[in-house]
Amino acid sequence: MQNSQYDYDVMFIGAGHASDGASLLVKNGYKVAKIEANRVGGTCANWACNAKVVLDGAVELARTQERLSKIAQGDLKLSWDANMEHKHEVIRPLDKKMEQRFVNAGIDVIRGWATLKDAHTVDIDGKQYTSDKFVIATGLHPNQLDIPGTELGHDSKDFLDLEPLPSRMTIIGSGYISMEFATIANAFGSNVTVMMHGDRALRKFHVPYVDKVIKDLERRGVKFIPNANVSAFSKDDDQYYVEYGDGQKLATDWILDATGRNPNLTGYGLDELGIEYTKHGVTVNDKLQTNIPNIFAAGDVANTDKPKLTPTATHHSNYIAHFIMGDTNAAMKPYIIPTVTFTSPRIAEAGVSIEEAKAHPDQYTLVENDVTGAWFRQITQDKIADQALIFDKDDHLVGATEVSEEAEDFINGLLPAIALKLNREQREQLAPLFPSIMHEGWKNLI
Ligand SMILES: Cc1cc2nc3c(=O)[nH]c(=O)nc-3n(C[C@H](O)[C@H](O)[C@H](O)COP(=O)(O)OP(=O)(O)OC[C@H]3O[C@@H](n4cnc5c(N)ncnc54)[C@H](O)[C@@H]3O)c2cc1C
Ligand SMILES: NC(=O)c1ccc[n+]([C@@H]2O[C@H](COP(=O)([O-])OP(=O)(O)OC[C@H]3O[C@@H](n4cnc5c(N)ncnc54)[C@H](O)[C@@H]3O)[C@@H](O)[C@H]2O)c1
Repeated sequence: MQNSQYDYDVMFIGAGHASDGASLLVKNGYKVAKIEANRVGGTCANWACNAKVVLDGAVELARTQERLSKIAQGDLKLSWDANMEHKHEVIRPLDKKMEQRFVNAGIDVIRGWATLKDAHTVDIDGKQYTSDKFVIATGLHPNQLDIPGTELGHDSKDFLDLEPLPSRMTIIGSGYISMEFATIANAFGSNVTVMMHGDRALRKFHVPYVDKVIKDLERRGVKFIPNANVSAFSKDDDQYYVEYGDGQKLATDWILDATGRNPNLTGYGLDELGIEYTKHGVTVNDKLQTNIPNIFAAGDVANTDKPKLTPTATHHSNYIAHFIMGDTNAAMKPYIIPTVTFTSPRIAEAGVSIEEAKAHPDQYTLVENDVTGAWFRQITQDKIADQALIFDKDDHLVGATEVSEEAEDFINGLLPAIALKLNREQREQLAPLFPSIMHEGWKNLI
């Protein structure tokens, strides 16, 4: 223990990825605890990323069979109930397994609701602990539309435990959650309608690529209603309705409110301690300190200019650990956060976007490739596979976007080149294993 004045050197409030830095700290002799009111591992492990990709596995299989239907013949029948059971089997043990892993590493896991009492004291369900430093890592909660009947809507957590799959599903919003869950529910046979706020889905991503994903979903029967202006949810016996537009009403069996997520800011002492925040999260400086310097904020709850994603949470947390250990006193260095939407096809990107590259032709060279004809994509018979590579004027790869079934693997493979700004000579030294999508893709960097 570095500072014997307190029970702990560092306590993380929340045991999601924004507490990942605990591992670095404990390895370096710090006394560390993670406080968790719900399941260890937080949202991503239990109710988001992991749970979703388990459900998506069968969708991937169905799509592959569809593309190779001449070879893999016959009807493939997807069972929602069996898939949900599989998801439970994979996800339910995570909480205990992760706790055990942390405890084995020397991290204390304290279950309960944390409330900060002062800059060095936290109350956990009536018991007080002191710590030299705290990291607020409390995450987000789902937005609930402020409309009559809003309580009839469900959130992403409900979807990931949903049994049986309703025959008609209406999803409000057209961001990440909406598009990923529409893909899954449609593949398992639900009749899905997406009510869009405006006329664009997946705003973060390149419009022509998003259009390809939407067109494909429409071909499979998903309906998109742009500028839906949803005004109420209502119920009549077992029948639900979404009221929208100019007095229109859509009958449905289940409503998913996927209109975003808001930071968890109340009920744990921020106001009482005067810790500053806005509706975007806890206010932090470029070292992720709040206005009380020994209290940091990390991950989704921190108000930074990075997307609220798992790689951001891990990055924040590890930086805070290095800062606390004295490895750096400098502000966080610029860092790249890759992102992917688990639709089918996926869209993944990292670094400079296609839009930024097009807006600044003096700074960037944009190389766009339709890779459906590329040798490796012939194996899986990808019908949609476009990629864009963005180079700066010194020939560093600074950004990449791909729409394809393998987009996340391709962008992950390029990440070292982008994040470490490898020059051409360094890129030439790397020959990815063969045959693989990266071996083929890497050729475009040389
Ligand atoms: C449906 C869905 C799918 C997603 N898919 C992806 C994806 O594919 N890829 C990706 O990168 N990101 C994805 N995300 C986002 C990702 O889940 C988050 O960015 C990530 O979980 C943030 O981690 P965090 O530690 O900041 O917060 P969280 O994981 O939310 O952890 C916060 C923890 O704090 C606990 N807590 C809160 N208040 C207290 C308190 N007072 N005392 C004790 N404990 C408390 C909570 O119980 C929670 O466990 C997804 C999100 C959702 C909702
Ligand atoms: N693959 C991934 O990485 C992944 C997947 C799911 C979720 N997430 C994370 O979770 C967060 C939340 O996901 P999300 O899909 O809820 O948020 P989002 O911000 O991606 O999308 C919200 C959607 O709701 C719409 N909307 C907002 N206000 C509305 C209103 N009043 N009426 C109707 N529509 C409205 C928006 O236009 C948008 O289409 C994401 O921002 C992301 O950080 C990431």
